[in-house]
Amino acid sequence: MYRYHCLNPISDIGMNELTEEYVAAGKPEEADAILVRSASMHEMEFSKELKAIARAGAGVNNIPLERCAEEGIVVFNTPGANANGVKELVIAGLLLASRDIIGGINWVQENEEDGNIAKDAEKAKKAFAGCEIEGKKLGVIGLGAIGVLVANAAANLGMDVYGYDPYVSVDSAWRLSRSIHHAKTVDELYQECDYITIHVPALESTKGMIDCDALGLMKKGVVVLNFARDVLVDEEAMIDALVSGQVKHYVTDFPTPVIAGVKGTIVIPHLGASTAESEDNCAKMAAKELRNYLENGNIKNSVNYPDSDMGLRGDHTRILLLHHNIPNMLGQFTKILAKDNINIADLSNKSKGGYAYTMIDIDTPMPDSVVDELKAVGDVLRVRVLR
Ligand SMILES: NC(=O)C1=CN([C@@H]2O[C@H](COP(=O)(O)OP(=O)(O)OC[C@H]3O[C@@H](n4cnc5c(N)ncnc54)[C@H](O)[C@@H]3O)[C@@H](O)[C@H]2O)C=CC1
Ligand SMILES: O=C(O)C(=O)COP(=O)(O)O
Repeated sequence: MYRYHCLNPISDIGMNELTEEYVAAGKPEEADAILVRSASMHEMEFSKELKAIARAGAGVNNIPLERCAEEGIVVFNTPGANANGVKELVIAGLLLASRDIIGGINWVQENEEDGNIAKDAEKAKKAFAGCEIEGKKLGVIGLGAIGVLVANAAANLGMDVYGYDPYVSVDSAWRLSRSIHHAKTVDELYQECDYITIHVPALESTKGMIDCDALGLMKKGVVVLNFARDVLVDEEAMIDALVSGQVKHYVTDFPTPVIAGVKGTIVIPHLGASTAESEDNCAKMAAKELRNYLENGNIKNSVNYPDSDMGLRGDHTRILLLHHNIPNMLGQFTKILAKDNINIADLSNKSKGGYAYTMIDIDTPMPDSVVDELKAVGDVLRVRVLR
């Protein structure tokens, strides 16, 4: 029996992936696994019961990844599962910034009692005229799951698209339309483009990347779109750029007290992934990741531990060791098992940064004292045994 706790509402389609083996825990402290969307977990203390956290979504800046790794808690996300939802809202953002659709709709609402509204609209509409996006240059910073979809969709709408991502994955590179220009530096993209959209994670290295200098390099009257995270943009610098006309519109999915209501902004209440399809996709993927880890020890799509897959556990006892990535850990584990004449049927040892994960299938019985010995090895962060 496993216990889970949801910190945000998670789609039923995903929850239905959890079998009768799973029960809801009233409190996070009682759970083996936590499902979360954007709730911040930085202030939370984690209980010894907690084995895994699944972020039903992409961004994991709401989770203390390093602390979780140190406590032997595997954190998952759901790469690409909500990318189409975000892509479609970015396209809407491009259009909202180009045509005064919002101003026009507001005018109609303000004049809804006007018996002559049809005629008056024909006179009023010149105030809401805009431009088309076809033929304009779009810069896409970050060519991951979302950036690639945005770049390809914009190219299909006739935009001239520039992409920048110094760490682009082979998979993303294959999916990117051949018509996308490769910007070798981000400055080149800033200088060329009429619209700039960012799709990078919030990391120490990306925080504040759209600052006064970046804005200064952009074309006058540029439109900046941010559907990634508020902290990527220096909001005070953005306000100055909006006031001076350097930036025509700032379209963002992240309301903050600083930016909400500023003239020239189009602020959306974090709706990028709020579609039935994205919510279902994310929840389903998150639940499957948790089940595979809790029941088989397999890790797929973790952001703080390496991926590792030894298939279904079957009849074997499976020992799972989460530990620091340092020399001679495997040697110590196998020595402990050999001492008790325990036969290893299969073994996997994978690492990611400072952390490593060892899975061992054994086909001889194992006394509890061996588990205690494994736990006592220095730099072992957690031991789980599935039998
Ligand atoms: N508005 C919303 O509701 C949503 C927002 N997001 C945000 O969008 C971000 C991106 O999502 P995905 O595309 O799914 O992630 P992803 O991990 O597939 O792609 C991120 C890309 O950014 C690139 N990158 C990292 N640092 C960079 C840098 N300094 N310059 C250029 N490229 C850089 C990486 O190489 C990677 O290709 C998430 O981390 C999250 O913060 C994601 C989903 C929904
Ligand atoms: O997946 C992401 O990174 C998002 O920003 C979506 O957040 P949400 O699940 O809608 O709270």
